[in-house]
Amino acid sequence: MSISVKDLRPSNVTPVPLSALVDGWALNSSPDWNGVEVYGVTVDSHDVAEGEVFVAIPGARAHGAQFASKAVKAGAVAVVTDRDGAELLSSEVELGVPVVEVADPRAVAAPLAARAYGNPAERMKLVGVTGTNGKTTTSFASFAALEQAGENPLIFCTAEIRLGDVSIYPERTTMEGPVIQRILALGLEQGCRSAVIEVSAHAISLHRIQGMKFDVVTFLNLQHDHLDYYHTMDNYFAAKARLCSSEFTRRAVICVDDQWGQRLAAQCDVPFVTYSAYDPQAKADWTVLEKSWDLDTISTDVVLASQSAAAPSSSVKLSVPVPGEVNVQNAVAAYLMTTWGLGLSADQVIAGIKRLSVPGRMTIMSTRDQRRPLVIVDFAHTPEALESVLRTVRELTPGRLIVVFGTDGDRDASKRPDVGRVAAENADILWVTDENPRYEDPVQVRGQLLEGIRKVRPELKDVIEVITCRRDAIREAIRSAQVADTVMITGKGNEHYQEFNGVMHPFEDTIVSAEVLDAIFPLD
Ligand SMILES: CC(=O)N[C@H]1[C@@H](OP(=O)(O)OP(=O)(O)OC[C@H]2O[C@@H](n3ccc(=O)[nH]c3=O)[C@H](O)[C@@H]2O)O[C@H](CO)[C@@H](O)[C@@H]1O[C@H](C)C(=O)N[C@@H](C)C(=O)N[C@H](CCC(=O)O)C(=O)O
Ligand SMILES: Nc1ncnc2c1ncn2[C@@H]1O[C@H](COP(=O)(O)OP(=O)(O)OP(=O)(O)O)[C@@H](O)[C@H]1O
Repeated sequence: MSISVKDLRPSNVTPVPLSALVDGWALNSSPDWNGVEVYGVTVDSHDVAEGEVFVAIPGARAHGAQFASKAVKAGAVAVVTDRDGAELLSSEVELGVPVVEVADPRAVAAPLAARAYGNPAERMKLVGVTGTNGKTTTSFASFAALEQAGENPLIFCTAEIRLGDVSIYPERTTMEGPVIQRILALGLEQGCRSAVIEVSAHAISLHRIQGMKFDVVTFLNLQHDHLDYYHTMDNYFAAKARLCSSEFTRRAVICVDDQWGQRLAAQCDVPFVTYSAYDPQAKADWTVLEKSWDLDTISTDVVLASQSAAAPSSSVKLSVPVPGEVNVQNAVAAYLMTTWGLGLSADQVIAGIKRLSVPGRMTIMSTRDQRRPLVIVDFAHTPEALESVLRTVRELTPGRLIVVFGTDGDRDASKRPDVGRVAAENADILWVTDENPRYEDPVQVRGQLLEGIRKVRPELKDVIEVITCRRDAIREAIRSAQVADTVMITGKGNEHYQEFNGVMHPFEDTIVSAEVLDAIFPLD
């Protein structure tokens, strides 16, 4: 039986009276709240358990109050909503449960849930990771360090929610606030002592982590993404910067390799350390003195040194089993968060990071040998990430660099020409295909990629557009490869699906490329 997030609820909740739960946020009170006991909180009528409060949020597409009666039928014992929601409900059929009015339901959903589940986050070591790229890898590296140190962590990230033996592929990077709170509560019941949470900018803006206080967080970088939602890089930065402030954390680890990290360090109001992965001369508390990576041994090695006057000569060697320069930034962030931030022993953290594994990020599907080309699945989906990853792989490719890629529909369209341009500048042969068109016309999405490619190759030399399906693109790209070539399949990592018009079609680059490799380059 497959487990979903809906199955992850704590079993020993001490019920909280409704009046106590909403105290401080409710704009009114009513006698019919008396005797109502609450066992949890949800914002989604599809995800309600008996005794929970349904928080009806005014959304971009609908008002949650429209789904209140469905939530009540599923077991909700009260509805928390705003004035519009309350009016909508008073004009509807009798709900049969109390309606509590608050100013901003979205902002209170996570704090209400924290209260309902006994503030689980306050009883764990909490690590938060933000940045445009590298969050998942850094989260897994921090998880590995915590696991090694016996802190029994759970992890929420784009690639996986993992709690003990349970592993779920999540719909989103950062889940809704009530979902996070209840999984933390379940984690506590199962003996978890720590949690690593990948925090998207959307999660901060949409209050999914509202009320949480992390022990330590990191800011990795800010690159071109999500401008459909934020419009400007300044707005996007402001959202992410909040995670590194006293609103959400006690300490911060800031990478100052880009102007945004430098700006953040200048405004940070909690104790913080800075580091640079790229410039040994940078003005930072920690710098990387040596780094190397290898696709055959599947590793990245790093020598990190403290620049602090108090410990000028201390240096640390990290060995990271994920190849590529970008992973230097990620590994150092995880090291500093768990040692300086949480006080874990450096030896345990180093041993933990050495055992790191990250699904769908620089995953080597076949190493180069007499019979097979090197084939890698990666999740690069911004121009900067694609550029770094292609440069890394180029250095280690004696033959041609072949890339299979696309870009998402219904997400930041402004980055598409840059993704195309970067691929054309850094790879030899380009197979252009689909990622998740969602509700957009795939021809239009690919057209914007091709627009960028044409800036570098006006005649589209060595560019093949595959209009049938991604599987064909992967198969034909691998079929065309000789052993000296490298095939990079980017953009979807370990995503389990392709989304077309709201329908999720099972599809995974790692599975498809393994099947294709076995068919075209059999080992026996
Ligand atoms: C742009 C965005 O983030 N939208 C979020 C927003 O949606 P919305 O305001 O449009 O909500 P809505 O669909 O109008 O519905 C209003 C309310 O009714 C509820 N509802 C709706 C329908 C129903 O049948 N029953 C029901 O209860 C909804 O749960 C919601 O609470 O509020 C909803 C509830 O809080 C979120 O689920 C939804 O995330 C959508 C699904 C999404 O795709 N978000 C992406 C962009 C996202 O968050 N991405 C980040 C970044 C990833 C990265 O770094 O690459 C992430 O963390 O994943
Ligand atoms: N520190 C980094 N800087 C730039 N690019 C990176 C970095 N780390 C990883 N990448 C590239 O970005 C891709 C995504 O990495 P990862 O999944 O760790 O990031 P993410 O921030 O979690 O992305 P998302 O939130 O979109 O899931 C990787 O496959 C790699 O190509």
